Amino acid sequence: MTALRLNSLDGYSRFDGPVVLIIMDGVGVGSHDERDGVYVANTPMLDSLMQEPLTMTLNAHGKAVGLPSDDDMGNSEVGHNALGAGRVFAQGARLVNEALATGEVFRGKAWSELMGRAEAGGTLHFIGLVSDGNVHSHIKQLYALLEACADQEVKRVRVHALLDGRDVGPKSALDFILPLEEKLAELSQEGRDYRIASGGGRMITTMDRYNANWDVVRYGWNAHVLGKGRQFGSASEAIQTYYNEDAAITDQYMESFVVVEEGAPVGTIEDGDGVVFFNFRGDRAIEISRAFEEDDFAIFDRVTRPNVFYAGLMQYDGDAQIPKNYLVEPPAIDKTLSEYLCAAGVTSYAISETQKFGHVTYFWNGNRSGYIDKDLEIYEEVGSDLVPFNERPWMKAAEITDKVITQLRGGKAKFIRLNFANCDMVGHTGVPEAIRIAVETVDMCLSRLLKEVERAGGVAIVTADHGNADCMWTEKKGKRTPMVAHTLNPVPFIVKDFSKANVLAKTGVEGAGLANVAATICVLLGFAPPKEYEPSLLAISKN
Ligand SMILES: O=C(O)[C@@H](CO)OP(=O)(O)O
Ligand SMILES: [Mn+2]
Ligand SMILES: [Mn+2]
Repeated sequence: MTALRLNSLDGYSRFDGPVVLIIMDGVGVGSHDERDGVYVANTPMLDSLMQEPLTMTLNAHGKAVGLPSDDDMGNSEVGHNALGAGRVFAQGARLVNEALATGEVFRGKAWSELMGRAEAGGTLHFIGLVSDGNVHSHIKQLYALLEACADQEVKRVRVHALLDGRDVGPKSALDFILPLEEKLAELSQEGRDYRIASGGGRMITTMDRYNANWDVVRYGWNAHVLGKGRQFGSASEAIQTYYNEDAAITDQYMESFVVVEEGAPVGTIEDGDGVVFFNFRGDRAIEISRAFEEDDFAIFDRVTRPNVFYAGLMQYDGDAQIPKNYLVEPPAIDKTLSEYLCAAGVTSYAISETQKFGHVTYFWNGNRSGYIDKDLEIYEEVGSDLVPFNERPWMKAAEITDKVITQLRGGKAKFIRLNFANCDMVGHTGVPEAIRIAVETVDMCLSRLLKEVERAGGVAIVTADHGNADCMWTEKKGKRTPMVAHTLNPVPFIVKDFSKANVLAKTGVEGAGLANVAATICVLLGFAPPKEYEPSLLAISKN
């Protein structure tokens, strides 16, 4: 990509940075009542910023971020993809639906390899998140794959069911597992044998991300592959037992389980089997894919590594080619802002804590891992805590802030981006007292950062990738249920120009969304945005 530097006469800044983009993960603009955790928290900084003349809100869900419909909440992947690439791409959720509808999934090489394994007597295993959350997976897509197996006379299928409770109701596992068990029983005719073999809550089993806690993957491997874990007669029995034993437990934190019959696991993964990881989103799919695929794997002891054909529903990392085989082509996200700025020689700094580190690097760069230009970029990760986030809602926000301040005072970066994980990670726990502290933590860090951006004579942009903390519960007949998922709410978009080099005005883009931010950053850094980008939200009216 070639970058075009323009001067203020053309309506672009002559100002030379730093531009600091602050992403408050999970901060939407909510209903401004007692269930809105952003509203009820004490946030003097955010409150005053929301009154600024350049402040607006952006769409961060549904079609505005490439999801199938406007009933789909936003999420970090699609949000950061849109922020970092300046355009809306049809995302995994949509691409898989389309590939299933046209039958393209079943015409590819990966599917025929799987069928080959089944014909040769192997079992087909489907591992993934069983819910209709549509952030990492959709149960309808699993059903379509299972039905195709039955149509093609696959004799033996095993599902390894990860329980959600994070993108859907916190205790909704049986709403998905009971119908799935029924479906599998229905398909188990004419010599077919389909069942759930293992599973567990997604935060305990298999779906770790960004190397935060590989034990999660090890528990998953043990349950799915080796058949080791707490034993039950069925998945629904496991869930019901966990509910009975601990009234406070929610689905995402359920211990791994193994379904057994006469004391033996019903579906370990063996040589000659086929395995599909049926999540479409990558961050929490990469580690388990590595455990299946890598020859020299030393992160935990796999005990045995069966010789299987492993495929992802998508490829989760295009650069590192993880996994090698996949059923649906991922979105081809090109011309990212990082590529553009690197081509222009702009130095940058990206930072978050482990839980969101890949969000400002891998998702930001269109699901590519690694640097675009190591000479121009610094990526920094602050290690996340391993305690439940509602027990330490301040997380690593202060440490991230410290490091950005160091960068602002002594670093060379012209473009700085950071993600505060608090409001999202604590929002997912649904604990109001903790959410309040998370929001207030971010507000305090925001104050410190803005002071420093002012000192540096830079521009601060404050926004979010989607909502979460802005809705803490739903209420029916006076009974409150924690709302742990993301919301459909818009997110704030705030610009504070301390450079005094520009006079900024809104461009009045209609229906503005996250995809408009990249062009805005270009303009603020003095570059003409790539022509493919969605238009800038701000224009420079005079110097
Ligand atoms: O935790 C996650 O994986 C998702 C919710 O499923 O959250 P986010 O998109 O904010 O990363
Ligand atoms: Mn997020
Ligand atoms: Mn989230």
